Amino acid sequence: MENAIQTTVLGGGSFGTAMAQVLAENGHPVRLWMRSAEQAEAIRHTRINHQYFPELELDSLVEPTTDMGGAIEQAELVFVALPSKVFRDVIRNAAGHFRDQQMVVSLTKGIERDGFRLMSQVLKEELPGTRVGVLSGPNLAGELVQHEITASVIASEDRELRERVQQALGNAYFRIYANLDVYGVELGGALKNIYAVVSGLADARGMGENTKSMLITRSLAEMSRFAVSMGANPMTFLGLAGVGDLIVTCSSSLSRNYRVGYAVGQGSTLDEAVTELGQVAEGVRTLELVHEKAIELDVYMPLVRGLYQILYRGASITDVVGALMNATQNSDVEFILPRQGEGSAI
Ligand SMILES: NC(=O)C1=CN([C@@H]2O[C@H](COP(=O)(O)OP(=O)(O)OC[C@H]3O[C@@H](n4cnc5c(N)ncnc54)[C@H](O)[C@@H]3O)[C@@H](O)[C@H]2O)C=CC1
Ligand SMILES: O=C(CO)COP(=O)(O)O
Repeated sequence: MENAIQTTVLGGGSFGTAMAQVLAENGHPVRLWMRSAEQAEAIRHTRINHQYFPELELDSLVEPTTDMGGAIEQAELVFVALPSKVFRDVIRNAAGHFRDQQMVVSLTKGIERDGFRLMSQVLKEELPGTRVGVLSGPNLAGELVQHEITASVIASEDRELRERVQQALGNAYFRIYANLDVYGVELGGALKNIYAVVSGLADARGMGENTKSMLITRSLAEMSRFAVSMGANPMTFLGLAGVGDLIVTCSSSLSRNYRVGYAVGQGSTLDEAVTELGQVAEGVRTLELVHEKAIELDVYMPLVRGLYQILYRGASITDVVGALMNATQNSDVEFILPRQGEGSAI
């Protein structure tokens, strides 16, 4: 295709495979890098990634590979769809293959334990000289590959990168908006996973529609309040990468975070729920990190605290819900009012 962009996706899991398919359907050659030679070989022969999308025939422009050096060196645009837990190690090992000014986009919605870093910060540290962006929005992999119409946000300080990503990914079912707030877009994607776990848990206990509306609304307030305390722009949380992604992951059983919450709500232990899922649910780890950070920064996060008590301290769901509904701290104001001389708080 004229104007085809050479692309690479690092990570052959659910989202890496879905994004590779979108790129290929748009006419761009994609090298889909994965660590398992067996898996790459099977996909090459069958054109199916059986572990994640047994029903989906991959476009002929998707080339599965285990040659990371070749995949990176040939690409104009590199997307990274790896769990946050392994993100830095994989990128560090591959660092020698990247070139100056190459465009690298994180698709990962998580936080690094050491130093509470987001993935764009990891990329900037490990790959100085490259141009970095993040993509985030309501993009359940299972719906993307079905061409269900949706949108996403590419955030980067680099205008050319934003435009290239819009060209590469945009199509009749996927609209890509640009944003300059890299930190806010990325933080929104990571935080909403926590509330998807809460929502799954509540759904398993038979929550009503009023309850769901309350939960999502208060989740948005809580994540925005935290983001403001971390220096992000609260307006970003009213967009696709904030409330947009929050709504979809809190509402859909296609969300792995929601599914973990649902399983715990039905009586599984956290370990059982995660093992049964067999894919990454970033919210479980993010919860621990945000819980700790909220204490450090003295940010009021009752939902985070409640979920942490249930998942990591063995508290009963009934007790936590009772405590949340009877809380006195801030219970008389919907928005936490800014103290004299401070900026807005939500
Ligand atoms: N699945 C989805 O709908 C979406 C996922 N994301 C984000 O994308 C990131 C990746 O998620 P998924 O692809 O869905 O997870 P997944 O669990 O489906 O796949 C993760 C992939 O990473 C691979 N992997 C794990 N450790 C590795 C290592 N050390 N070296 C190389 N490969 C390794 C696994 O083999 C697997 O193929 C997460 O941060 C997630 O939040 C973002 C948007 C949508
Ligand atoms: O981020 C997602 C959709 O936008 C996917 O959420 P899960 O990781 O919970 O499946």
